[in-house]
Amino acid sequence: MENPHLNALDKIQRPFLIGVAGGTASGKSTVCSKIMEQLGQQSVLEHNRRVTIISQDSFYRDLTPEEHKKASRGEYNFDHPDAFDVELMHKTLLDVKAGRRVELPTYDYVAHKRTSEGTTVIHCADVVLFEGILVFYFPEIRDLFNMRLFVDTDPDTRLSRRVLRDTEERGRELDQILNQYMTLVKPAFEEFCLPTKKYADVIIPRGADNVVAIDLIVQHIQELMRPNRTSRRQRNNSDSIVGRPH
Ligand SMILES: Nc1ncnc2c1ncn2[C@@H]1O[C@H](COP(=O)(O)OP(=O)(O)O)[C@@H](O)[C@H]1O
Ligand SMILES: Nc1ccn([C@@H]2O[C@H](COP(=O)(O)O)[C@@H](O)[C@H]2O)c(=O)n1
Repeated sequence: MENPHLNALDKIQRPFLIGVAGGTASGKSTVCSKIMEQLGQQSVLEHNRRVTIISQDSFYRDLTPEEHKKASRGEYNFDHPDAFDVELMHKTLLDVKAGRRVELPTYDYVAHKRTSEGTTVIHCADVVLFEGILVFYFPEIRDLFNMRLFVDTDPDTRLSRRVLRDTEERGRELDQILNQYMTLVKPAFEEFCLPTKKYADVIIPRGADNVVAIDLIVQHIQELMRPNRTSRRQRNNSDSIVGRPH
């Protein structure tokens, strides 16, 4: 007898596009890496990957010389929607959804610009995770996702992680980090990012520490991505993560 749930699942589009939003240093990238790892994809070479991660930070737009001076002083608002090249982001995600290979600019947080050292090629995958502070802000982007996750981590925890990360990895001084956070990052989080939490299908408190939430999401992705030709018994016996040969 036909199983109506299976028929509905069989209609799931590939690639399955997952949006992952949340405040700065909430653990978006870490959550995405854990999802990829649990799907058995972390050690697979990029061109063979069936699960891939794209960062919204790749779509920061080029700055004018004046804006660049402000950025060097920690006074440019990288947390405002206007900081992003929305057109390029939208076109790239449409290409991803159409199963086309895309090239992503590489972003340099120290120089505040896309590097000239080339692009990262993303090949067609079964599951694509798109993470960033404002991935649910733009309606035309938000509407493309098959699943929406919001990583909800305590603001004090986020600030302390950001201080460590920005001093160690992004070449910033403490006073500049704190000034940028208080004057730009925090107000923009409250105005632009936090209100998009309502669009999430799943809210993940404590980010990557929340192993139960991550397990449930992974199980759900695996279930959605099962091939339509196997029986339930075969599916239970299968150890393939995504279950579809390329
Ligand atoms: N659960 C966690 N416990 C400890 N450190 C974490 C945890 N999640 C993330 N971090 C650290 O916090 C920083 C920001 O995490 P990241 O995943 O890059 O956040 P986001 O992508 O939201 O900016 C990184 O240095 C990361 O290693
Ligand atoms: N040149 C830049 C570009 C971005 N930022 C900050 O990065 C944050 C977004 O990245 P997360 O990994 O933290 O989500 C955002 O809050 C920007 O303020 C920057 O400082 N400099």
